[in-house]
Amino acid sequence: MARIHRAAVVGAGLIGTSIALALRERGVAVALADPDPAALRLACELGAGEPLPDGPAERPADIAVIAAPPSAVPDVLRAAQDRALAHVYTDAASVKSGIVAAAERAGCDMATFVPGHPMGGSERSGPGAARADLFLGRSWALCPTGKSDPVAVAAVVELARLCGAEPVMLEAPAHDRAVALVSHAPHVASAAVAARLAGGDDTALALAGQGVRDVTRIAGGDPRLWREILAHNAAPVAGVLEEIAADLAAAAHALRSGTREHDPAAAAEAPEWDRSVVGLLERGVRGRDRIPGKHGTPRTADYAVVPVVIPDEPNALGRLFAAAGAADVNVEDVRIDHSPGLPLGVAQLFVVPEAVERLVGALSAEGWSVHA
Ligand SMILES: NC(=O)C1=CN([C@@H]2O[C@H](COP(=O)(O)OP(=O)(O)OC[C@H]3O[C@@H](n4cnc5c(N)ncnc54)[C@H](O)[C@@H]3O)[C@@H](O)[C@H]2O)C=CC1
Ligand SMILES: O=C(O)C(=O)Cc1ccc(O)cc1
Repeated sequence: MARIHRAAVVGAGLIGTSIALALRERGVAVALADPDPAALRLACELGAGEPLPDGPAERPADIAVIAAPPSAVPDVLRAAQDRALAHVYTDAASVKSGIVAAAERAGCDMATFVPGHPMGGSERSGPGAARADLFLGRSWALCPTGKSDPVAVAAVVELARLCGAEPVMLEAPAHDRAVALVSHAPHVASAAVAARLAGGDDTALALAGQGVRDVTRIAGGDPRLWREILAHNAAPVAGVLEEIAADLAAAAHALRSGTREHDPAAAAEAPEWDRSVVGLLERGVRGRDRIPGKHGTPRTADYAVVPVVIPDEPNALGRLFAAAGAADVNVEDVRIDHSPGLPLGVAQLFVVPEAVERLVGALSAEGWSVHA
């Protein structure tokens, strides 16, 4: 069984720094490299590791993680292997088939390389957005090629577990089709909704609630990174987008036919409506229900929600979580809604249904305004 004591992380952005922070928490020594000196300095200042010295490695690390943009990965891998940076190599890029093929073409040693993709992330970039718990409870796709050495595979499985993630083995083409469905096409769809807002008037935008924020959060991702991801996974993403576009076009067509009939209630009874609008909404509920929760735990929708008013003052959330902890209630998830211009917000605490009564009692006794 592999044992990771020393790691090198090349690319100290959001993902590299988050992996490094998670490893540091587990006592692993981390050396970091990044061509951007400001990113490297910040990652080191955040406690993610020490700068990796230039030149041939004195002693190879147990594992090197390449967390650079997808198109940089093959050359960075080749250079790292040429200087014997580590015994085992993996990457974090969001696409896999093209990178494996390019790594082969670049003459990389494919025995020590196990392609990977941690399925935690964020719409933010850079080490400043990094978090040690970014991968906690997430899956981590591993796509060993036929040439990957089993010892190298074991080391990358250990890396994923050290970061709190669950390794999932699959072949690179299957990976790319899967992430087209669950990550890449959703990103483009989110961007399409968000792009409508760019031309929206201020009054409309002032009415924006949580729904539109949820649907557009990922659209905030770095367009340069997403351009690369989409270019590397173009055909599978195009396939999913065509299906989404067909659903949207059918729904729009049915809605239009309703407006022509001047009788919205009657139009909503029409078979086309049932199929294209109601049918789509129902399929949407079914699709969403299939998204698993962390580590197979219930989805957020299966928890009870306890709304608590929080004053906009220092450490209000800290006090709220401490009160929940003192009542021995595990807050599984939290969402914070702020109304613009109001000095108050509402924290939605997601807890198992059995804990609601205890939590409400404890918070109310401490003077919190609870609205369960
Ligand atoms: N953003 C996300 O949520 C996720 C991203 N990924 C993948 O992780 C990788 C890194 O993405 P992020 O950390 O989000 O991007 P980022 O922009 O936060 O960080 C990328 C870092 O790589 C550095 N870099 C650029 N060229 C390099 C090179 N030739 N050698 C070494 N470092 C280089 C940049 O200076 C930057 O600090 C990408 O391949 C991406 O597809 C994977 C999972 C989630
Ligand atoms: O922001 C989120 O919730 C994400 O899921 C981000 C993300 C972006 C790219 C990936 O390859 C994997 C995950």
